[in-house]
Amino acid sequence: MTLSSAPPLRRGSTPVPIKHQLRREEAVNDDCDWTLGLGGQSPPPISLCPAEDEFVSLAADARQGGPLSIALLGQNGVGKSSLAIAMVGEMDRTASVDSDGEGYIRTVTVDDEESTIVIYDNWRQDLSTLQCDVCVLVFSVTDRRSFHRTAQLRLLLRETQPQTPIILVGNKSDLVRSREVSAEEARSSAALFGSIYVEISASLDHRTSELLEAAVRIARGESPGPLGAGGEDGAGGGRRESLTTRAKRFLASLVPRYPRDREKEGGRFCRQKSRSCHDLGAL
Ligand SMILES: Nc1nc2c(ncn2[C@@H]2O[C@H](COP(=O)(O)OP(=O)(O)OP(=O)(O)O)[C@@H](O)[C@H]2O)c(=O)[nH]1
Repeated sequence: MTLSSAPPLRRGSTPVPIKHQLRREEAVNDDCDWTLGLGGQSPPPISLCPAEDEFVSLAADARQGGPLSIALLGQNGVGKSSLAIAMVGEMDRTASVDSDGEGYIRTVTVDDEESTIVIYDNWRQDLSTLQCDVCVLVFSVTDRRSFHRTAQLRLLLRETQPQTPIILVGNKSDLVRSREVSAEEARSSAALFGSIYVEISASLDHRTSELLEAAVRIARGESPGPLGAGGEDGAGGGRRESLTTRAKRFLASLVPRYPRDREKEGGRFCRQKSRSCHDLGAL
């Protein structure tokens, strides 16, 4: 299908190369490409990644003390490849791409312990065959639809492999003005599934190393560290909040807070505020 015959697409957050525009078209027309292979129904119609057997054997190695496997999943164009490259690092990039070009291998030292990791950024087979030590579900904070896709994916993963830990990642946090999903909403969503939420910008390499460290710890079967302890972009993990506390915090974030003494002063506070350009008559 060509771009000209495509139905009108949703607003893209960034200009994307043609290859991504074409893939995004697939994503729009095919709401849930991964579900097709589940529940004994027909297999997925396309298979762009020829490395399934290799991936499965690497994942099996991981469980026997081989490399730790980290799978990046999410809608097209959310930045999985950019994230994979950021996690692998510029220096390792050419050396570490495997023969199929779909997975990146590198060694990392986290908490003074060295681990070999394999990062897969494009799993297009039947999700039920995916075996990894940690799944990173990526969405773009500028694209609500991609956020919904991660919710679908989590349900599918919970069905097929309930034991696999999940990290929810909101990418493109640098595109502040185009944001469609708030950090608060994403944190709450992650907390519902008992996973951590990390907000990053793969392009700016912001928080990608924290994400990598958390993923490695989780893949090792350890706690995620600072991000999972309710840090700036963490949710769930070590510090559990009750639903009521979370709801209060959420409501508090919606209502502007004024210091108590200023509340008492009432009008004076308003007058002070109006000295700005809100009400020029006060001048
Ligand atoms: N502003 C901004 N753009 C980003 C960021 N991460 C990725 N992009 C852009 O988003 C577009 C898609 O990025 P990719 O890494 O190819 O996304 P993908 O999820 O691998 O896409 P597919 O390969 O189609 O599944 C590219 O134009 C990237 O430059 C980010 O953090 N900020």
